[in-house]
Amino acid sequence: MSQPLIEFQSVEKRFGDTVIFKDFNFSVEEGEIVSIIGPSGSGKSTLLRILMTLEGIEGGGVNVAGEPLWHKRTPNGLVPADKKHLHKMRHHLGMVFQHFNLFPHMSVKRNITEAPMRVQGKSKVEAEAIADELLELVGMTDKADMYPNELSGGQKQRVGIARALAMKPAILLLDEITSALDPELVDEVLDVIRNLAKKHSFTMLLVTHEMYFAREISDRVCFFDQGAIVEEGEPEQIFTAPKEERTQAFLNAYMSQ
Ligand SMILES: Nc1ncnc2c1ncn2[C@@H]1O[C@H](COP(=O)(O)OP(=O)(O)OP(=O)(O)O)[C@@H](O)[C@H]1O
Repeated sequence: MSQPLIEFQSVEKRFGDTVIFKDFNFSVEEGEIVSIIGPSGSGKSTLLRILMTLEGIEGGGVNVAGEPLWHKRTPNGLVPADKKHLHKMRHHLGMVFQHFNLFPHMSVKRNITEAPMRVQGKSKVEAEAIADELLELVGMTDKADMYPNELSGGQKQRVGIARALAMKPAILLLDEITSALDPELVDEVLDVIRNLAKKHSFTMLLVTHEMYFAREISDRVCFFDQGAIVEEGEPEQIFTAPKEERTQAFLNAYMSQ
């Protein structure tokens, strides 16, 4: 069997005395689309933040693309990761944020070319060719020279997706990417993700409150409660199981939709 692209092995994560994850195991295979659903405070964002190395862990290990995230392999065995290793590992992952996090002083195109030029050392011509392709993919070609404050929320988020893809990540992490949008703008963003899933078979890990979207797009849905996966399976199995077999946490979240 192929190696998972992401693998959490017996992870422990605490904030002070508060335990978020204890003996937590989770994986995502290449080409898989996995949605994480769960109540507020259940640890969804923390999971993504650990992957982006924005949060450390207190125990266990995380592998990304077959390599330990927090350690580095040396001839003498595993040693704690240094900055260079973390930097390299981070580039396997592209993150799209709830609040877009675009650079306000840069044009749409420059937002997309910045990291490939600065981090990957691509030439302006190369980076702009990538940006042109991605702007077309997200339907923003005609807005290339505009600035973020001239865009709607949906357009900003489409640029956010293009920017994450510009570094050619192995997996896209999506953290409630439609939560800050007016309802009428949600679909244009979800359409971009649908397209990436269907036409490009992209590996994605989504934290979402959009139950109908998770059901439509995912290969697997994981329902989180208090730092643990309490229900997991193919969407049809997860969303159609009889009420008597559901956890209370799932019912609370699902019924509130
Ligand atoms: N930096 C921090 N310091 C202390 N506690 C934190 C920190 N970040 C998160 N937590 C706590 O960890 C728990 C999990 O938070 P997390 O943001 O992962 O939840 P979530 O499932 O993403 O919630 P939401 O749906 O509201 O975004 C919460 O109880 C939160 O208060």
